[in-house]
Amino acid sequence: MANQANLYSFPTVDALAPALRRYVISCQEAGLARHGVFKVAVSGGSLPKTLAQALLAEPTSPTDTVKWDKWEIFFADERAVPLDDADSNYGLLKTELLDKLPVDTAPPTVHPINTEVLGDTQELADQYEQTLVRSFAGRDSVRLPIFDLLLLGCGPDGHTCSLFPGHELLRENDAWVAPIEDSPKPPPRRVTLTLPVVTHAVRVAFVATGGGKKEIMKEIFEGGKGLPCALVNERCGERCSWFVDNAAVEGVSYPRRPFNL
Ligand SMILES: O=C1O[C@H](COP(=O)(O)O)[C@@H](O)[C@H](O)[C@H]1O
Repeated sequence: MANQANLYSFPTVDALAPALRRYVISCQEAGLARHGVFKVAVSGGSLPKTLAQALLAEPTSPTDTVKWDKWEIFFADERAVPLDDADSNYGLLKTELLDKLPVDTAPPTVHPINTEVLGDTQELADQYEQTLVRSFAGRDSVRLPIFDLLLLGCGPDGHTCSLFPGHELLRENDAWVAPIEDSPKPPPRRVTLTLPVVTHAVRVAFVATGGGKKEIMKEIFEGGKGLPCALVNERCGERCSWFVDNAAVEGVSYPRRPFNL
């Protein structure tokens, strides 16, 4: 099991959430120790709800603290829609999590896409890449941005971010952020972090829950077949951790790790 992705399975989402919280806080503390901020990118889909359950819970000890004002939040992928559109990943995170922070919370810094250029996905991606360049100290000095943590979902087809199985974007080696006009899952027009950026992060965590994921989880963990989620596993090894409920990995032959943070 040396240098393989960690698979942490829990009986229910209620049991998963406190573990995810401990994991995120440990990544936060590592990021703060390294550079005084916590740079994290998040997905849309089912992730924000579970993340909110984890992060909005009452602290259980003095060290169990989400230091929101130190967070810089980016989007692992985003749909080319207004921020208040039902398809917006920013809008989802806002509704599920950001709007529910206690009123006296010093807020995180959040980096949405520039909706003034929604009509041009290349420009949308380029501008989001420039947002990363500014935050990560300039493209000339940094080959790739290094996120402290990526919090990702896994689609029922094995996609993650807006990187879809068999899509040419999986071969993108230069851009940090890329446009996609033909996403097989609606809406078709999106921007996404590219695979080299995803797999360069200090830590990558997937959250996948529910029986609807078990067929694709079998493919990812037993075969891979070049599926985007499997590529992340292969390239990140033990830097990658999966937080799943038992329903999502029923019948999957892959060793579960005990979660003991
Ligand atoms: O379209 C997307 O789907 C994936 C997976 O969503 P889920 O609902 O199956 O968890 C998500 O991670 C991505 O951010 C989103 O744009």
